[in-house]
Order: sequence, then C-alpha cells, then structure tokens
Amino acid sequence: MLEVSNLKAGYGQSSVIDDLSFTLKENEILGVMGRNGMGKSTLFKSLIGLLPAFDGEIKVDGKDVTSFPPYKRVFSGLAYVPQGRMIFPALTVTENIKIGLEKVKSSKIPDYVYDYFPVLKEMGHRKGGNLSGGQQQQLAIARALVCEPKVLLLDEPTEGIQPSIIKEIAQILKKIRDNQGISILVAEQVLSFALDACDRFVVIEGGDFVHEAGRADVDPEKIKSLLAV
Ligand SMILES: Nc1ncnc2c1ncn2[C@@H]1O[C@H](COP(=O)(O)OP(=O)(O)OP(=O)(O)O)[C@@H](O)[C@H]1O
Repeated sequence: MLEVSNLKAGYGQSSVIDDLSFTLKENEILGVMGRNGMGKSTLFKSLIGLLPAFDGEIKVDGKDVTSFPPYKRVFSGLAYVPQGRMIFPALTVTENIKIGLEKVKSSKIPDYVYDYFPVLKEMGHRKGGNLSGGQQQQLAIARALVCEPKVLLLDEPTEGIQPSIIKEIAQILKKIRDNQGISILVAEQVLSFALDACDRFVVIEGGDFVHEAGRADVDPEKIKSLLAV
C-alpha cells in the first residue's frame, strides 16, 4: 500500500534519512521504533510532503506521489497525524473533525468516528484546546480518518498520554485497521504500545532501519536494548 524506495530526505543541505527502502502492506500496522532524534518525524514529514525528498520514490497504492505537495498526497490516500497532534485549539471538536471532511466533500461526520471515539461525541461542542492530551490524540486520529485514507501516518501518538489511554488507543487502531481496511505506519518509543498495536516492527537509528521483526518473531528485549542505547 505504501512503497518507499531509496528515500533521502532532511533539512537544507543535511540529509537525515539516507537511502531508506521499505513497504507497508495492505491492512498492516508497522511500528517505526526509535530513540529521540533518530529520524522518525523526518521520515513522516517527508512521506506526507512537508519535507521534499532529496532522492528516491514514494508510492501510495502504486501511484508515485514523490513530487506531490501534501494536499495532493492526501487526495492520493495518505493521512497524517503529526507529533503533538496539532488540532485547532480554538475550534470545537466537531469543527476540528469537519476539517478532515473537506477532502470527501461531505458535511456529515460518519457514525464510525463516534463508535471508535465515544468521548468525541460527548465533547462535540467543547473547544479542542480544552481536551486532555489523550482526547486530543483521539480527535487528531478522527480528523485524519474522515479523509478516508488508504494509509494513516501516526507520529508518536502516545506522547504525553496516560497509560490507560495508551492501551485504549492501541486497541482502537487495530479495530480501525480491521473495519476501515487501512494500513497504518506508526512512529513510537513506547514498546508496550507497539507490541499491543503492531504487526511488524522496525527500529530506526541515524535515519536508517537497523532491525526488523514480525509479530511472530519479535524479541522485545532486543528492541528495548536498541531503544535504550
Ligand atoms: N527543522 C530541523 N532543521 C534541522 N535539523 C532538524 C530539524 N528537525 C529535526 N532535525 C534533526 O534531524 C534529526 C532527526 O530528528 P527527528 O525529529 O526526525 O527525530 P525523531 O526520531 O522524530 O525524534 P523525536 O522522538 O525526538 O521527535 C535530528 O538530528 C534533529 O536534530
């Protein structure tokens, strides 16, 4: 569903992601694990087009989007939830979700949003900035979901969120994958969350993948050691 070949990306003259290749399969949840500063956000920003690729190719469902600006990548099936969530604090919960609906030219929030995130129904009229971190994360995921993406990019969804909500978000992501039939790429540092949510795991270090494992053969201690170095 997402094919990344020999991707090179970074800031100005300095390259952070260097010659990275991987694929995300249909209905797969792939966890990109890595310590602070290892290149997770840089990778995600280059996938959605906030950073241009210096080289390489990004394909979504077979379509080359490498030269597309972010909005065209969204129309090609990508959706992005940035680190820090970036919801609109002065808009209500409902208004925030409706921004995602612009893409599908609809004004009705689909019922599935409230099945996954009942709290967003209760808090529909509340300003986004007055929600807790966990609720804001759910709002950001909901806003991305209503774009009906083929691939959802989630950058550190657990950051600053309490453990019980982290567990809940892992379960919801699996439900979303199953019911909406989308593929999910998630950057994470919290190993327990990744083990709950992901089908496959890669560890990024210095902009390159240094370890890969599937759910069946994952060695949590190995990943823990790579995250702790
Ligand atoms: N705007 C920027 N300009 C220049 N260098 C940057 C910029 N943003 C990040 N970097 C550098 O790129 C490298 C990778 O950072 P990145 O934010 O991708 O890491 P990360 O794995 O997402 O870490 P974190 O979990 O802390 O967000 C780091 O060396 C960082 O200093």
